[in-house]
Amino acid sequence: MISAYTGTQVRAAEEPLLAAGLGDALMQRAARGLANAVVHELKDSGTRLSGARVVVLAGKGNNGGDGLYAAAFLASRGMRTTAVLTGDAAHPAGLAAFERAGGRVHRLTEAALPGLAAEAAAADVVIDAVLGTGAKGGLRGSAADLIQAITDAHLHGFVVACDLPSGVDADTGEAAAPVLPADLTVTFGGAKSGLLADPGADYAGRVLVVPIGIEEHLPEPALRRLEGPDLARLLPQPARRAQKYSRGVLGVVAGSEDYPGAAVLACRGALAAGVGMVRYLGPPSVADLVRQSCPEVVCSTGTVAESRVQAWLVGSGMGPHDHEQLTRARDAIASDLPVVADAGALPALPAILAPHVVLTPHAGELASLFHRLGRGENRESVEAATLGAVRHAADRTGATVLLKGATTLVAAPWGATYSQADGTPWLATAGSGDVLAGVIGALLAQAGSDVGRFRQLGVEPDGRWAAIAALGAALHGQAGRAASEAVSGGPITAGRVADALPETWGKVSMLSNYGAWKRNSHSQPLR
Ligand SMILES: NC(=O)C1=CN([C@@H]2O[C@H](COP(=O)(O)OP(=O)(O)OC[C@H]3O[C@@H](n4cnc5c(N)ncnc54)[C@H](O)[C@@H]3O)[C@@H](O)[C@H]2O)[C@@H](O)CC1
Ligand SMILES: Nc1ncnc2c1ncn2[C@@H]1O[C@H](COP(=O)(O)OP(=O)(O)O)[C@@H](O)[C@H]1O
Ligand SMILES: [K+]
Repeated sequence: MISAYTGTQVRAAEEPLLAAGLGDALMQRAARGLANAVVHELKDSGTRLSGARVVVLAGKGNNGGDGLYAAAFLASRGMRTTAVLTGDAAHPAGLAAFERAGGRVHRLTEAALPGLAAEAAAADVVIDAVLGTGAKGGLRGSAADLIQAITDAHLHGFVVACDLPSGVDADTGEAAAPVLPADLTVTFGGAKSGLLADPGADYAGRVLVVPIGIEEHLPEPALRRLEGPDLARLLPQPARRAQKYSRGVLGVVAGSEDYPGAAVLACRGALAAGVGMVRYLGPPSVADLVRQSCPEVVCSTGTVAESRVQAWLVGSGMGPHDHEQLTRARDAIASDLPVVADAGALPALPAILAPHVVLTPHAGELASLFHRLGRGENRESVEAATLGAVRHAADRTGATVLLKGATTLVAAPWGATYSQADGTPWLATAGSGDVLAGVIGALLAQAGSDVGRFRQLGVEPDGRWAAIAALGAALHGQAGRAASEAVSGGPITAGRVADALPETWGKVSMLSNYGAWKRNSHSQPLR
């Protein structure tokens, strides 16, 4: 598992070491890790180290200090290094080390700005060390102008962000323009939660965690990401004497005359995600289509109360006028069984929900949900602050909330938050969300009652719904990637994602013997 922390948590973990006079040692470790990462990137890109052009943009705080020390290491290895000091001061010891190593220093002025931006654009590496965890708001003044000019330019080399891209909020991932998009972010002591939530994740590029010796002082993470071995341990496996009912039955209330395909795709997602049986409830015409596409599904036009299942999936492909289906959806949500509530069910939710109800909105649907709760939001405002939005939605409704996107976030009410980024942009295709709902429904039906398995992994009973939803997002994302790889990275349809699920499941479950459940992982690229 990858654990991520707020800037405040990391700074608190640094405190005991700073108090012991180890501040400079921490900075040296951070800077060394940053310099090593730059060297690796240069080697990977086939650039000769000697004479490589490095421009470090250094702010006046410790983030700038890290950048200057790192640039000093690089200068001592024969690289041509330039520091652009963006503030009215610079970290004194870092600047002195940089100058001793032979680096050139420029102070940022209005007059020098175009020339310095051009020099950065022509460099082999630009290190963004303007702002780190001590930032208050975004870049301002000439530093903002410089970053904007570099962002607008055609860059010759690559960008490495020091700790986090300047202008990205370390805690939330919110970004105050301008932000220079990084190819790699080298972050110190622990991943910052803002690097694992969009839009911050988008600006961060790949993320590398460099341990600096504060790790034992870190608290419970603010954000978690399940990795291969974690997924393998969470995947339900059928017992030797399992029968279809003990494996879990999922009831599906989805599809409508207008969107019958959603019912099919949800059923296909569920069937491919290991459920014992799927019972479909819906209009006869949709049931006919489901039967034809998935003969394994047991279809009926009955009620929720008449159906014996272990979990429900409600809402995919349902509109506001599908009264019979909406009644079923409401009954399922009131049933005390685990439920995944998607799309058309989201406007029909009761005011108070429980953690075993998993909502799966995309940003637009979450904005509409906020509207109904009296909070003015739109798709753009949710997309600009995904972590805050998903946390607020879970705490306010009492449900587990999964916010779909390039990075999918899952929040347990008043509990853990997960960030999964396993997919491919090709997953942004019609019906992909219906398959995801099917996968999560299938996992709820199979794993919902397995409290012990989750406890073993340190997940409390009420938090297991979020872990299941994160597992579903990861499987769905990886299946999407596998489906695209099967066509040499080409486009996929939602049906292909469902088809890729069983093999993805098999490959993931093979990882269960690999490695131990790790509370923290360090020095590890996050993607
Ligand atoms: N505390 C430590 O010992 C360590 C800190 N480290 C580095 O230190 C960073 C945090 O350093 P700081 O606390 O000095 O903070 P930063 O370097 O992030 O920035 C603080 C400085 O920038 C100014 N500032 C804040 N917001 C601004 C804005 N919007 N526009 C312009 N200027 C702004 C502040 O007045 C202050 O001078 C981390 O991100 C990390 O890179 C690492 O070296 C590891 C050890
Ligand atoms: N850019 C992206 N990169 C990776 N995954 C994405 C991206 N955009 C969307 N997805 C994923 O694709 C799915 C789309 O679901 P949704 O928006 O409900 O589509 P639909 O309503 O058409 O089924 C979600 O799982 C989402 O996380
Ligand atoms: K930075």
